[in-house]
Amino acid sequence: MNADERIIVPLDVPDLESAIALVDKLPQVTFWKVGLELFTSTGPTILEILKSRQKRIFLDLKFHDIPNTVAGACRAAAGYGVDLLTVHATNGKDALKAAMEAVQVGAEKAGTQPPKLIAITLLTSISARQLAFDLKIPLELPEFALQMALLAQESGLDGVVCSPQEVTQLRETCGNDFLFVCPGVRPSWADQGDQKRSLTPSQAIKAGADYLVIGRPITAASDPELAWQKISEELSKK
Ligand SMILES: O=c1ccn([C@@H]2O[C@H](COP(=O)(O)O)[C@@H](O)[C@H]2O)c(=O)[nH]1
Repeated sequence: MNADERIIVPLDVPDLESAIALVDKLPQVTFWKVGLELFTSTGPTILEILKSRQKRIFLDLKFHDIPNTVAGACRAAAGYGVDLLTVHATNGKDALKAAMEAVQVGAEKAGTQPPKLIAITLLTSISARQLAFDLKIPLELPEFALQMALLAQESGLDGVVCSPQEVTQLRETCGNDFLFVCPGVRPSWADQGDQKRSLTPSQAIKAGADYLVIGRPITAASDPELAWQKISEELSKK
């Protein structure tokens, strides 16, 4: 896989028209992420459009509910033939196992390949301070992220979404057959926005990420093509 194919760009836009405009503007992007905003607005139509253009799709709906409900949602989502699908690790083991079974069933019923099912360890917008003081989690942040990754792995999932700041330790423990997808990636010239635990694209790859999710530094740039090119050049320098 070349470096560009490791970049997933989120279509965090409000409607189909804006999504298509962004896809048209960045033909170099091979892997797009559809998240809560766009999927709630357009439903599966956007997935059909991306597939008709031979794009890979990360359906980032971050399901979080009781096992029966998470499994039902995963069964339905797997029928769309997407490449990656997310649930929260904090669903717990019963729901994660049910989700894993459900993606196989949903994909088989639809005659498609099951997506890789990956779990959110801890949102990259949460700082160590917020974890301790707002969420009252009595573990150090890297330890919490590690425990969530291990829970996902023990439940049979394919990988996790984690901050690039934690990926080295998580990979050391979970191994190379587990997928690591890292949002919260910020080139040195970009704003942090609401991301609290970030690294630059080249640092994130060196740390062990399989895929980088990079949104606003590209999509909100005055020249998205130039921003993509700068990131691509940064990644191609060894
Ligand atoms: O922990 C997480 C999980 C998912 N995301 C998603 O990734 C992108 C990041 O976009 P930026 O514009 O690069 O901040 C966004 O769609 C989030 O929903 C995340 O940031 N952190």
